Amino acid sequence: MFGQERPAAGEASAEALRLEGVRRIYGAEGNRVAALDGVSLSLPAGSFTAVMGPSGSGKSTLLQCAAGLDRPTEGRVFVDGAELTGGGEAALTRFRRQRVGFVFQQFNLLPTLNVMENAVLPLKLAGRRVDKAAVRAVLERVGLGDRLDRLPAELSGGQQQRVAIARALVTRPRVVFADEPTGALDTRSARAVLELLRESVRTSGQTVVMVTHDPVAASFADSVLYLADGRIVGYQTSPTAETVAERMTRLADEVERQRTAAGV
Ligand SMILES: Nc1ncnc2c1ncn2[C@@H]1O[C@H](COP(=O)(O)OP(=O)(O)OP(=O)(O)O)[C@@H](O)[C@H]1O
Repeated sequence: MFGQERPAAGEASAEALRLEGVRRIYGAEGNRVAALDGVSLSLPAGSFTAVMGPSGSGKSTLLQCAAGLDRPTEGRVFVDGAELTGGGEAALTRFRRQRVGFVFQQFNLLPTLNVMENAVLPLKLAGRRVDKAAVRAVLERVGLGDRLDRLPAELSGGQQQRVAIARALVTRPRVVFADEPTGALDTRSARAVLELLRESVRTSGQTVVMVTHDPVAASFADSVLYLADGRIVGYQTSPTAETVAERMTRLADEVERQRTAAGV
């Protein structure tokens, strides 16, 4: 199953993301939860991967640890060959600013900054030169070239999420991590956002890792990683909404059966 289908390190194209034995334990002694319980994976550059699993299976924790927003209790994370785990806070912040981009469910735009100002923010925070023409080109690509001076509150949810994607892309990160990027959007806006992510993979060789609950959203990815109880339990290439939905139903049934058998 997973072992055979999973892309091997160094195969075909360069490796964008590698996790080695990542564990993340939450809670104090006597009340510990293994949100991630030994996750190892390797994703090639230019891939679009969806992460799915039942509620509480560790999807967000996986994304947070892989993106350097949270620290694994054990294990190592590499982005584009450079180790993310191990350094201090300052090194981690620098690493995030240089190598990764984020897109969140709730957009997380700054309300007092306009579209252009929001999009250039990561460059400014990283102390990098702001090439306004290049940023404008990215905003045009996401269909917002005529709204550069609008505030987030003057935009629809779908437009705000497209600003957030532009903001994630302007630093040309090695990997963009998206946590439920379509969770707050209507079907049509969701489709536009997913097409945008897919296009950034196809045309710019961007690597995208996206957590989602939605089989339709997952079908836009090249492959799907399935998590259950903090472990990778499956990997699927060329997903369709139907095959993902079917696999999720089977997974939920299996998890339920195992929990019942374990008396949890
Ligand atoms: N800060 C925290 N403190 C304690 N436990 C946590 C914390 N964050 C997550 N957990 C626990 O870790 C496990 C995995 O959580 P996580 O949010 O990664 O799952 P998820 O698959 O993203 O869930 P959902 O689909 O509901 O968003 C859950 O049991 C959760 O209760």
